Amino acid sequence: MSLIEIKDLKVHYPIRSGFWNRVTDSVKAVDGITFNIEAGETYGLVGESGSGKSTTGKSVVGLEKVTSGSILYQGKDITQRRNRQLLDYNRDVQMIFQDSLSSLNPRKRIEDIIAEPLRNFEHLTKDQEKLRVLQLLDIVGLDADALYKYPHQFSGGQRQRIGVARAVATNPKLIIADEPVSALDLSVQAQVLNFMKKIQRDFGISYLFISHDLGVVRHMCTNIAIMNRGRLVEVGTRDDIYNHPLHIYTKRLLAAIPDVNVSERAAHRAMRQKVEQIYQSNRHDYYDDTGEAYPLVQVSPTHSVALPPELAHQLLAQESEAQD
Ligand SMILES: Nc1ncnc2c1ncn2[C@@H]1O[C@H](COP(=O)(O)OP(=O)(O)OP(=O)(O)O)[C@@H](O)[C@H]1O
Repeated sequence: MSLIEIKDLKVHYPIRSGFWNRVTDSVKAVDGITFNIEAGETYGLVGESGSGKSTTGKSVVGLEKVTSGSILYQGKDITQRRNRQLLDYNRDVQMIFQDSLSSLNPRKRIEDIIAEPLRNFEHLTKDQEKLRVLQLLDIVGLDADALYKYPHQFSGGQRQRIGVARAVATNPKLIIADEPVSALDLSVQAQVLNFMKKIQRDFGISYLFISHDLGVVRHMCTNIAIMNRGRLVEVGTRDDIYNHPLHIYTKRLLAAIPDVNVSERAAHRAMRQKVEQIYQSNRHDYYDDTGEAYPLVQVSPTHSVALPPELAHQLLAQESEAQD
């Protein structure tokens, strides 16, 4: 049994209009997605802005109402459970947000910010609580004098580490990390990601790692789902997605990874132009008549793509020929 199983999840927001403010349409932010996260793994959910990643993350953590589908945690559907029954789930599943300045209360000291989940879920004495907060600060590499400071007294990277400390306070099993490093400089990104990896190793945590950037998730994730306008267009292992991408949307995301290696810039630019040209001229091959993504078809035990089956297998054959 997987740690968490998301099955045919839909989150539709009603659009109201007219004099009577009636529901006339809906935004299909998440439109029937299915994936599983195993204990101890980092699962990547990647797509452009507006593709529905945050809505997915928020529904998993219980911050967004689910329209239909199920979220099975350790085999039990949490969308069907009442508040009291959700207590364990709320302790076990935590979230790290992108914008640490607005997600950490500016009027609270770090001690109180990190202790908040402990106060909600554990019954510790004052001394036990302080000791635990000090341990958590140590885990994310911050000194004890951070206890009495306020969020604005820290750099972006340090604040993100405080967010990580708060998220791990209750020994969660799953952390939803929504663009946890997007607001940080490259060097600081690496530092925060390393802390996240270390904590994962030490405590056996799973992450749902949400990002718009396939470059960032590359060294974090074992499995990756690519999301496009509320649907999954490709799902696979890291090797499937980075070395054998099939959907044009995945290829565009890969081409958008910024160049680090100066000597490869020209080749990379040519590749980006080629992908863009295929996308512009053959876009209709990859989406149905209404412009929606096709249902996923499995092309290997680990790899699925949202394409008509013949095209999926044809592209797979071309891909393996090119590799030989
Ligand atoms: N509360 C809401 N009411 C109506 N529409 C919403 C609401 N929240 C999100 N949406 C819409 O749902 C779609 C998906 O939004 P979502 O924030 O999940 O995307 P995202 O991939 O996380 O993008 P970003 O990285 O920019 O946050 C967007 O079209 C968005 O405008």
